[in-house]
Amino acid sequence: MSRPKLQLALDNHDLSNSLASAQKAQSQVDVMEVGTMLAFENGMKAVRIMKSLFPEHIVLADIRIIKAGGKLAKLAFDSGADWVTVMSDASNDTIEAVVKEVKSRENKDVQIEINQSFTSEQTDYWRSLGITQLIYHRSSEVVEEEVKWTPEVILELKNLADKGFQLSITGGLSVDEIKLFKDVPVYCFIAGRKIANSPEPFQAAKQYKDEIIHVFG
Ligand SMILES: O=C([C@H](O)CO)[C@H](O)[C@H](O)COP(=O)(O)O
Repeated sequence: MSRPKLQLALDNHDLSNSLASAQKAQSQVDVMEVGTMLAFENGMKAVRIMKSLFPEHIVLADIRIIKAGGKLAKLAFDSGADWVTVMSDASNDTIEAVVKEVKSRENKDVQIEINQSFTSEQTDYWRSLGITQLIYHRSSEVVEEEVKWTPEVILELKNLADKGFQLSITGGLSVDEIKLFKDVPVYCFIAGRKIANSPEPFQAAKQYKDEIIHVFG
């Protein structure tokens, strides 16, 4: 099992605070996420600045595409994003337009964020389009107290991995919870508030990274 990446989700509205956290945590992080809030507040300027400051990192624009997939993906990629997000409930046309934009470029990718539920017809369809990345967010809304990761969810994740998906896990994820996924080939752990809002973003990110190495090698 290869070592999962660590993604820092920057969801604060304030760009300079977000960039300061990113600067401090950068050595521990593989993926810099321009979170939905940051992108709404600052637009693609946030993506452009993020990529210019962190050219060696993967930059994800978490713009949660639901419509106008091709145009929005183009906008994010033209601004320097490496990955974009599209919601699982987007129409097939929208998802296909995003995939077309990804395939027309080099080293770009799309992550489908599962919203609420999904069917095996959908997952088969996404795979048939060549989509590999799925984000599993443990609650459909951003809440302070997240629900627990249950054995049923862990099994569901294993089944998705068996279908060939690369899984990103998120939603108030704590360092202690990483070990719950030891038997799942997680592609990426996404942590936001616990790193970005910490007084010591480097130390906070290092704790996640150290635990990922401890659990996955
Ligand atoms: O996707 C996210 C959220 O829904 C707002 O866009 C977060 O980026 C992601 O869940 C990580 O954030 P934390 O829950 O703060 O760890």
